[in-house]
Amino acid sequence: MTVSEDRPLVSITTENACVDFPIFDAKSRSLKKTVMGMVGGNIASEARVPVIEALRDITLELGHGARVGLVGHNGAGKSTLLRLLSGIYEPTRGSAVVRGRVAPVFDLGVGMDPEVSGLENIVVRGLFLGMTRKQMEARVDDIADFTELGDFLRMPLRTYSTGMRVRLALGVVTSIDPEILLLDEGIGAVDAAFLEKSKRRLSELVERSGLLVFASHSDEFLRELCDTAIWMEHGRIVQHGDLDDVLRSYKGAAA
Ligand SMILES: Nc1ncnc2c1ncn2[C@@H]1O[C@H](COP(=O)(O)OP(=O)(O)OP(=O)(O)O)[C@@H](O)[C@H]1O
Repeated sequence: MTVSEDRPLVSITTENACVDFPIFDAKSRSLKKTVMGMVGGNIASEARVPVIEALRDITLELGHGARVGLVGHNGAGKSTLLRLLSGIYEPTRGSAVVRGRVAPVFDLGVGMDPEVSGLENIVVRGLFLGMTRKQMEARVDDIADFTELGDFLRMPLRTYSTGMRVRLALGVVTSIDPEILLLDEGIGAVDAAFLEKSKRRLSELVERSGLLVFASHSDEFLRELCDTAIWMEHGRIVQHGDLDDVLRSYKGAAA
């Protein structure tokens, strides 16, 4: 099978993309519904609500082979940017165009069914990440080995500990072939030895993927997976360039 020759080009292009979160409390939301119902859909322009400006004027051009880390303090907008790039959020203003099959890996547990077995969840989670059933069935044995969960793989997921779930999810996530890999940190609840084993698989996953954007607070992880970085603060891009340069400025600013 020749995948590489007809592999579509992957790219991410955003232009002055903004994402706002209007904050409704329960009362104003129900009030708005009432107003909308009465006037036929338009929200009265004087209906003012506080807005969190999570992303401001994000202009980006990333192509095949980009390995970009996202750094910035809590609340800087990293996760929101990943969600914008995955299509979960639409820009409130500006534009975001993403070409390529996106595998969003934000929450390792998403896309798992607690009532079915670990083995079945391997397939279910793979489908969720854009793989086909056939592709996942071919990978089940390898993933099962990696997790070291043994007979537990035949038990329903709800009987697993948090660490066991993370092992299963990591096994699936690191087995896929994404065109665009959007990775949010949070690969925490596993023991150190398993994390070490996962790092190798994660690096291999990144090698296979066409484009990576990875939000992380860990310099070590960023150095392992990325070569460039974007530093974000208050929803804006402060710096975009070589990973070491960006980390130096970011750390320098914090000092
Ligand atoms: N669903 C939401 N509703 C309202 N505000 C939100 C929502 N999601 C994020 N925000 C706000 O948007 C801003 C950016 O949040 P985001 O989660 O993108 O930051 P982050 O850089 O990923 O932070 P962290 O490093 O803590 O994960 C924050 O001010 C946050 O409070």
